[in-house]
Amino acid sequence: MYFDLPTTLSYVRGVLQLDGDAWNSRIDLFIIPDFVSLAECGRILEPSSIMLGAQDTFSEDKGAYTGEVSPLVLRQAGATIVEIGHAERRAMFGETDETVANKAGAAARNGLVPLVCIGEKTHHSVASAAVGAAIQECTPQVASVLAAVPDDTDIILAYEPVWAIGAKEPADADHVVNVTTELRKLAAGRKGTTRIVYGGSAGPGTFAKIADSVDGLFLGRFAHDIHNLKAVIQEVGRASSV
Ligand SMILES: O=C[C@H](O)COP(=O)(O)O
Repeated sequence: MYFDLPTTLSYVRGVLQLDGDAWNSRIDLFIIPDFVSLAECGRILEPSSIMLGAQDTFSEDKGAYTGEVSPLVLRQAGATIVEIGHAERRAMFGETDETVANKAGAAARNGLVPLVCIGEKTHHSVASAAVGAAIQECTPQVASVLAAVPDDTDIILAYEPVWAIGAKEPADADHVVNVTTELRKLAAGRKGTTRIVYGGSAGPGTFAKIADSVDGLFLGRFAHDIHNLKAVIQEVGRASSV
């Protein structure tokens, strides 16, 4: 809800026009606009490989759930990804691990890639304690989702420490590496792909330091400026080609 409708459409057109060498075929880019903008964004992005996502979904496909948004309709409107369980959904709208897992199952049932946000609420000042506490808090968030989707479902886990969202700086690189390395083990042996992206004040310089343990970034405010987005994409391209 940072953008209004004209701003969203203008932004998406701008991303489409980014210089072709801003990213290469090894980088997947997704944009996740609000529900109302989604279908028009899909039409704009149709000629490109940029993926379209929704910011939430309901857990049922059809029925008496006035005001909710069906994963079936999201798929029909052009979404291929759906974000579930953002920290704001969990904190402000009462979403639990069970709610999130049900939504992830609904996304998978409709051929959408669940992009599930996970992360610990608070940050301990002692680094070693912070890692252990984060793993302990995030483990049930991950496990409940893995239990709710078929084993061959491709999923994305967005590790977003809640305290790092909307902050001045991203989480410390060592913290991200240590936590995501452990969380990745929970998905070992799955048939579907499990990609982990980092979010929370991510920007220039973030990816290179954590590239060994994460597959990408989940950019928020920094990406609202297309030139910033292009710079980060180029940086990720450099880091992932070495
Ligand atoms: O949805 C985006 C993430 O919560 C990160 O946002 P941020 O980069 O503005 O902190």
